[in-house]
Amino acid sequence: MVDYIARDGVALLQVNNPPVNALSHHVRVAIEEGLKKAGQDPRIKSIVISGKGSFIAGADIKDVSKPTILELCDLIESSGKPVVAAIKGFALGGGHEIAISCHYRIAHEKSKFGFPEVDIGILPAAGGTQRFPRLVGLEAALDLIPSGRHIGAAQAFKLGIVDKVVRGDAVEEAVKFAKSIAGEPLVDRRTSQRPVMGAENAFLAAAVKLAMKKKKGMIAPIVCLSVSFMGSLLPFEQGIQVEAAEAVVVFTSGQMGALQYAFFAQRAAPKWLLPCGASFKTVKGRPIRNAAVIGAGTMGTGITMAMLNAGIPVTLVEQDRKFLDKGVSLLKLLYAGSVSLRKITQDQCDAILSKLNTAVGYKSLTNVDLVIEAVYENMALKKQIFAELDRICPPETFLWTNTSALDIDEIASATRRPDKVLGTHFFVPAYHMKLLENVRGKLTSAETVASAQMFGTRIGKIPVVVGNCHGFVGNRMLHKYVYEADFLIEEGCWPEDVDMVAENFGLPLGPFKVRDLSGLDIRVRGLLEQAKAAGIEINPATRFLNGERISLLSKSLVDKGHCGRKTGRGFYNYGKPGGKIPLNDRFIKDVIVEYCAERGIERRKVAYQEIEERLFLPLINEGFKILEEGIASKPEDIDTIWLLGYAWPRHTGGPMYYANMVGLDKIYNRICHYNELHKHSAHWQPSLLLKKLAASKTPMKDWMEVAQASSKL
Ligand SMILES: CC/C=C\CC(=O)SCCNC(=O)CCNC(=O)[C@H](O)C(C)(C)COP(=O)(O)OP(=O)(O)OC[C@H]1O[C@@H](n2cnc3c(N)ncnc32)[C@H](O)[C@@H]1OP(=O)(O)O
Repeated sequence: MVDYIARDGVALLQVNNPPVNALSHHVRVAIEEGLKKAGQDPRIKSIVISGKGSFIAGADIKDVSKPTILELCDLIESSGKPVVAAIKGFALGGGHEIAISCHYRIAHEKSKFGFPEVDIGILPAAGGTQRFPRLVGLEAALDLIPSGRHIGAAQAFKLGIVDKVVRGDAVEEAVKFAKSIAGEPLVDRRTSQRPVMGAENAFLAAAVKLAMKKKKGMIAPIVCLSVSFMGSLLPFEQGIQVEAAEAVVVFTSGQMGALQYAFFAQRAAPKWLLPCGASFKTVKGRPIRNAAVIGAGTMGTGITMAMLNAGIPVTLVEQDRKFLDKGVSLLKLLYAGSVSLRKITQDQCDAILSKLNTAVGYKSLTNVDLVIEAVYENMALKKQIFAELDRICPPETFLWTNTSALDIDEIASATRRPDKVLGTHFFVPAYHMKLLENVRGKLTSAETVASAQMFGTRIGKIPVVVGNCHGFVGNRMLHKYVYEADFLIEEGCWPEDVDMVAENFGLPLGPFKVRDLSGLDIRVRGLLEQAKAAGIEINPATRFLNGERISLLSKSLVDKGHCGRKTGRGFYNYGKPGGKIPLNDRFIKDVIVEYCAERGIERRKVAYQEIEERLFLPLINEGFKILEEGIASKPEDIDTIWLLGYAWPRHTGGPMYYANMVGLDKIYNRICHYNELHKHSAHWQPSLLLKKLAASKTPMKDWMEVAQASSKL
């Protein structure tokens, strides 16, 4: 776990605990033993701590509740022989704390530093909240500790975290350096003995404001701020006591469990398993050497950029030169923006764009590994495109569709290769959002799924395999939340009441602000298409569609020209078309009141608890139905989709984890309560799986066993 190599008076302690050299209990014990051994050996004059491959990514997250890294840090710092950290790769969390307890730090130019503890609900409680401000000053500490941000070696050097940045082998350099400083005094090298620079300045208020915005609802960043600040006013030993006392607050808050679950869920989600038993362990994907994207709209250009950024050559295809040119201009504009923001250099931009080809029509697509279709949501059009692609592209080419809800099997039926057809549901903006829902159809092969997952990872996404149904996982659940939001308005709430509850829960924007952003007309169009497909003519009095309650409130607003931000008015008044600040509006309230009066709906005061339950319980209920039907293969997949695709508050773990935390019996009983009251909304019919899990009190890790056993009955 830790190799001890003694050479020319230097003891090299090299942590060897793959994959990330986490500080498990065994590693901590071995480092401690190594330090003691080196301390007692008169031939050893100095010590180097490093990691095999990378430095140390922190505590073993499954083991963070026993913080003996603190003792290790004290042992390192108090060593009578100089200790040098040789840093390659990551020095994170407890690893970073070990590094700043060493007397010197030598880092490779590509190494990274950070305190990601806040993102897993804890503090750098191995003395990090006290040592770090003493090393870099209060301002930088109040920025880096609560943000959890990683910084590179160059910035670490500027801040004084690192003493020397090297291009070559950091360990060799550190050993050489350690030899050169043998016997030198260490008094001013002990971080804990330094005063905090800038402690008199009032950085705290601004830092708290920023943390509350960027880490909304999370306790750990705020606690980190107060502990670091208080510690800067106290002697180190007292600061450590404050740190220890406050660490208990976060360890017992409940957020730690949720955030750590979210960390592992995100890593488990790409590990796919199909109902036939094929999985990431048994089936290999085919690498994508080049690709084409059909459609140069927002989605098509975004997907093209995601692939170009990963170095995949792409041909962007349109049927019309005008649309193609527009798409390419947009794409170039976005890259130019990245250059001006210094996210990439001009040379990198040129290299990326050199991999972009364009074509009008599909004829040139005779030598591509993959085509992703990204035209607007119209089944007939998509089928026509797939039939044509099937004729032109080689038989082994994958044909994937970027749809957010349409039936993958029906699209695949237009081809002679349904095994190679799959849905790639990207989220807007596709070059930025981390989530990719890979939707398998009935006939999609395991090789295609494996290839799509491999592709997703390559373009920097977290790819999650889901089954084929209307809206797949994310949007299918979202629809229920959106329906209930509308019904709440019909029954007596104002848009701002509902949005406030959703935002207090932790979502960045409530459902009506989101609708105003995306455009009310889009939802209305969807509703009208749904009605048309069901052969129903919508009239102002319509309240049911296929026996299900619907709301035409959005239509009433759209009919009055309220399409959202783009027209300056939607559920809020934005002052002008394209305005950004939502204001409550008497006129909109009058429209709502009139809408209700016309339909004989009596408005009432709706309690906070009812708003919260009616927004989130249908969505959770749908999640259990999704598990029951095998559309998702584990709760972690659903939670990852909601965390990454819909900004679900991370400190509650995701909708499934949240349900488990609240208690499935409580969730089930409340769903039954609303089901009694709202018989015309199928989304209130309780999931059978939820009922079983609630009754059996099955732990979350075993939910799928119950789901699978039920599906076999
Ligand atoms: C008292 C408090 C003192 C100290 C507190 C701490 O130190 S808390 C821990 C702080 N550190 C972190 O939070 C780091 C978390 N890890 C990461 O950010 C990334 O893993 C990292 C190091 C940037 C590497 O990223 P990469 O994409 O290369 O790998 P991946 O994330 O997929 O991880 C590979 C596998 O390692 C597991 N893992 C990662 N970090 C930890 C950890 N700290 N503890 C336990 N396990 C960890 C991860 O789950 C992956 O496992 P796998 O089975 O392969 O899915």
